[in-house]
Amino acid sequence: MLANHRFTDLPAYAQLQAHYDLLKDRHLRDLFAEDATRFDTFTRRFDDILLDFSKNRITTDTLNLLLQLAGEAALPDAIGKLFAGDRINQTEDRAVLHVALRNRSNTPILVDGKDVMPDVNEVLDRMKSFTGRIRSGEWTGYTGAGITDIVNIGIGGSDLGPVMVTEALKPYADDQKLRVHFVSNVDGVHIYETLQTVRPETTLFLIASKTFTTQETMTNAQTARQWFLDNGGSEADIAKHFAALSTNQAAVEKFGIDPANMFGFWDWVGGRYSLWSAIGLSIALYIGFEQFEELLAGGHDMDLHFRDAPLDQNLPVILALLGIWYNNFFGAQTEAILPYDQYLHRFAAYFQQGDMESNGKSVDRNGNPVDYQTGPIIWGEPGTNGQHAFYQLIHQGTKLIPCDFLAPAISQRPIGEHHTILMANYFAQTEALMNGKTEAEAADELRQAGKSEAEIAALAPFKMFTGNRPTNSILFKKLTPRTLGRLIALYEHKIFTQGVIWNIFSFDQWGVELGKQLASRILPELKDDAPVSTHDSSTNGLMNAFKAMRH
Ligand SMILES: O=P(O)(O)OC[C@H]1O[C@@H](O)[C@H](O)[C@@H](O)[C@@H]1O
Repeated sequence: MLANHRFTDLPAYAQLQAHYDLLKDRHLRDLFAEDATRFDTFTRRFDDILLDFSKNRITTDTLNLLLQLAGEAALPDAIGKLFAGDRINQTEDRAVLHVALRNRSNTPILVDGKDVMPDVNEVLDRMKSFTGRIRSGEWTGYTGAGITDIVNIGIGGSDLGPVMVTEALKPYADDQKLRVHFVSNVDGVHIYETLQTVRPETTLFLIASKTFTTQETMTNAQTARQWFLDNGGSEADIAKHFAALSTNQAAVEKFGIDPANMFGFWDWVGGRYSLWSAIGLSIALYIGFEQFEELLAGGHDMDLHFRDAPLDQNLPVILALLGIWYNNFFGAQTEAILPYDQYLHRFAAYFQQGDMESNGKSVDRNGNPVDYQTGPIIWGEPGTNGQHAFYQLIHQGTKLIPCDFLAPAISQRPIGEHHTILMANYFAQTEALMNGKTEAEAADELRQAGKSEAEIAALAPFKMFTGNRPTNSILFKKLTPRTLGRLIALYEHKIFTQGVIWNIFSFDQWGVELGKQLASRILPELKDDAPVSTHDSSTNGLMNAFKAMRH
């Protein structure tokens, strides 16, 4: 069990509030002018990853107080319990052990006295041999042809991680012909469009669902199965074309999937932390098992760093504390994740689930409503696309939006000057957000452009930038599987750290249940044309309008 505290009663909380009052009007421009060593003071490195957090509205006092906050919230103890396999997911009475899935040092990790590593390794071995057989063409479909297309059917944590990683690591799939597809939405359009592009005899469906009961996934899986049977496959061929990634063997068998084609995991793997488990099979198939192991190794590198590095050197802890600084003291509502790497185009989407499903909670670990802010709204798109879309608001809007800027030093696809141009934008944006442009500077520019004083007076207010907008720069050498593993685990542990300090449970997700319950109540009511009157007037009215419109 995690220690319990009231976030706002921690002594450092009050100290941070007082400190905020002193610091809130200070401009980053001045903080930089006063201290030539600011970059060195507020930069940390972990192997090939550099975190520059100097463009944050902090001083060393701020950092020290935030670190004190982490200590008072018993963060080191919580980290110890995470790695020790304690049942820290209390409301589901489960351990939280995604770190075991990538525990490449293979040291025993005990749950209820039993080492989980032999089971983890056994599934990894099976994934390895399966991956080898599919990729080499040894595994054939019902006509004897090899597999050319993998269709992963899953949603939420059984989709977003594999989608994000296979997109991010596309260059590592250059050497083979396997294509991957992802079907998640219950909207029939999604499976329809995917099935248009594949052939039953060369397609392998991975039914990815921790519970194997998720309505969207089961519906899509049934449709895929029927399509397979309608287009040349037989019941006996299903074993060659369907595999399951799940914790629920009974449901897998009931669906008709051969248990030999089931890759298991355990209740201590949260859905949004499951890409490291059998849920990652599509990743392994796409980039090869060795590269998948590199991804795991990267996650493990970051785990060891998180577990062992002092808090003031600890990248996930620093990111978490900065997030708390803006969320709880500056009143920032959101955080943007802005990768300057097109291959990371689903990274922010991935952490929308990772962060918002973990820390979108309003009851603390005592079961009491919180009277402070918890998880931020996470969003983002790759640079430079975002620059031409929503950065206007980040630069000149009324909201404070702390941003993480991520970029590789080396592009996976070095073509002409593209990467240098991209990086020029990367550096320019954080500089602009930090410095801004004073009204006098804006006026000078207008003067140089030949504007009259009257025109300058009219235009300068619109052309000035307040600046003082905080950013983190996360610069890494190259987006390899290992580095990606490190980056994902970096954010995972950031989320964990924040949950500990806010005294909330980060590993359950009860908030997704009510909608599911109501949808299953509504579903039978939509099957006929009888007027609906069992809900509120809006819901009744909408359902009845829908029934009328569908004719
Ligand atoms: O893998 P499953 O059991 O099909 O679940 C998929 C998703 O289902 C959602 O309901 C949960 O909120 C997610 O956390 C989960 O990842």
